[in-house]
Amino acid sequence: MSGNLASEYPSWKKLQQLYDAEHSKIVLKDLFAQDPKRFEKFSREYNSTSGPDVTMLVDLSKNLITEPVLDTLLSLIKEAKVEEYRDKMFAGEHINTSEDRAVLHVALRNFNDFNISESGVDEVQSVLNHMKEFTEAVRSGEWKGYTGKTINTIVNIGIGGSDLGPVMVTEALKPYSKRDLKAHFVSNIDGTHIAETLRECDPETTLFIIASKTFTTQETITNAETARSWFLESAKDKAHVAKHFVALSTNTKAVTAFGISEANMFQFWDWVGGRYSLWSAIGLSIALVIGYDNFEQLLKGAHGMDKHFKETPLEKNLPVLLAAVGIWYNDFYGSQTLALLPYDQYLHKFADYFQQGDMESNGKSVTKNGSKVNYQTGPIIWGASGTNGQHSFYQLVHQGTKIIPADFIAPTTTHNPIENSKHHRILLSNFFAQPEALAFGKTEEEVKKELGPGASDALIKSKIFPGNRPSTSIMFPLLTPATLGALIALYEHKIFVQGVVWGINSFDQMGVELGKVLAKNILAQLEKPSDVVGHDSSTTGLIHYYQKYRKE
Ligand SMILES: O=P(O)(O)OC[C@H]1O[C@](O)(CO)[C@@H](O)[C@@H]1O
Repeated sequence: MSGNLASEYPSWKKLQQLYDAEHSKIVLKDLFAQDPKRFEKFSREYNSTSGPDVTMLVDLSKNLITEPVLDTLLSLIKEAKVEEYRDKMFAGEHINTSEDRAVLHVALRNFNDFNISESGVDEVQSVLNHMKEFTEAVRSGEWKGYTGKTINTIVNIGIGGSDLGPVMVTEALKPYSKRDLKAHFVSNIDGTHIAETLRECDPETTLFIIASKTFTTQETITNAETARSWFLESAKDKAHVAKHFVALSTNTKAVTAFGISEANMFQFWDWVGGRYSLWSAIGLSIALVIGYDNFEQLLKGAHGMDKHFKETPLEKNLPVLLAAVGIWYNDFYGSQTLALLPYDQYLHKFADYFQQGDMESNGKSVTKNGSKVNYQTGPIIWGASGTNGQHSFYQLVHQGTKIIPADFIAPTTTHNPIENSKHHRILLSNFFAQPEALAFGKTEEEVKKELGPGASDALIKSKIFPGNRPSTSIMFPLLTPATLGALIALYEHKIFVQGVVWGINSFDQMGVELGKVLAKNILAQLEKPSDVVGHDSSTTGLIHYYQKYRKE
């Protein structure tokens, strides 16, 4: 994050030479045949050294790497001063230079371990205490709605980081949830989202959580106002809003102007980036659903990974290793994407979550110094859970023309061992088989043997799997709150390491602004065709079409 161009580091040049000279010789089938210890060499086991016990296995051996490649990637990470920038982040230095802010999501899950001095850090525990007290009051039924009924439904209204984290985590930790507390998440400005949600809510028993760091986001404020009007249609008296609306925000003024009292506001700070905010007050819906103690386990699991990231040498440091192989594919193999493929239905929102986490962080093309990069930065993140993806896009991953690095993620044990764990054994057999098929493929000889004499050449060719397609496999015993915390933190820090190497600012999001400004301008012109000015003919034509056919 120095702002240097990555391509100017000596190791970058060495990696390019290695790629040019070696990549055609990096053949997984041969590498595994030549080295019976390849798995031992390229896999790492994580065991937390603080907080709850978390263990995780990260197997990098099915990646297109050799020891010289990995060593050079680690040298690149050293040259980019990742360790120095990591320490700056943990010390609260303002490494988000464009916004002059510290980047301290790690302080939200620190529990007084690392010494971090930045204004607001000393308030973290009191907000957690507030969250604990509130969640316990709601979950126990002590918190009553305006007619004296207990709350049985919560609606989190937020978007981006104020939505995706709570959605992903509440889904992932469903086994720990209070099943009689229904949770909805409304994000989209499309009125359908709030309308369909409100149809399932009773104003007497619903709690709205307005989650917005800035409390100015158009979607969230519009949805919150609609929810408030809907609520007041029944409750009538504005005084009742206090029992049914709480806010999670850094903007006290806007929250109170909305009509939510400061007592019902859960604060956080400008050093919490939206896409890193689930650990903050933004996690209130998570704490309500899984209970405060489980929420704390999530934070502690993440802290264990923070400690690992901060204190482990590069060659054993999991976020660093994931970042290293990602750079190798992204910048030397020319891969455009990274697929996140959890073999756990509870993680079905994991890829959605890291779409924002990774793409909003590292989707940049100028360095912190303002130089245009001459290499690829953040990958396109996508994916699906379990075997669903196999019946959808895996065809392209196995036999298409692109190299698609993929992370396979699975628990050894399921929360739902139904049919004597038969489902889980089938699921995991697929989890083991897919990376194997990707890596080793199927040769023409094998296909011929399988088809027997008389098979046409075209049929034979269509059944060949080229193999040598890379993947990383991540396993852990069970998807517990602490394990999930560690897993999320692992990817957060991977993103950090890559951002530092690429010299970009992973913590601003200037790219989301232009569209917002244009939409505001267009909104004021939608009334009549003569108002539509200042656009290209396509945009004008589209708006005119809307004006001709709309029915309101
Ligand atoms: O929490 P807020 O301020 O409503 O912002 C929501 C989201 O909007 C963004 O600023 C842009 O999409 C995200 O970074 C953020 O998570």
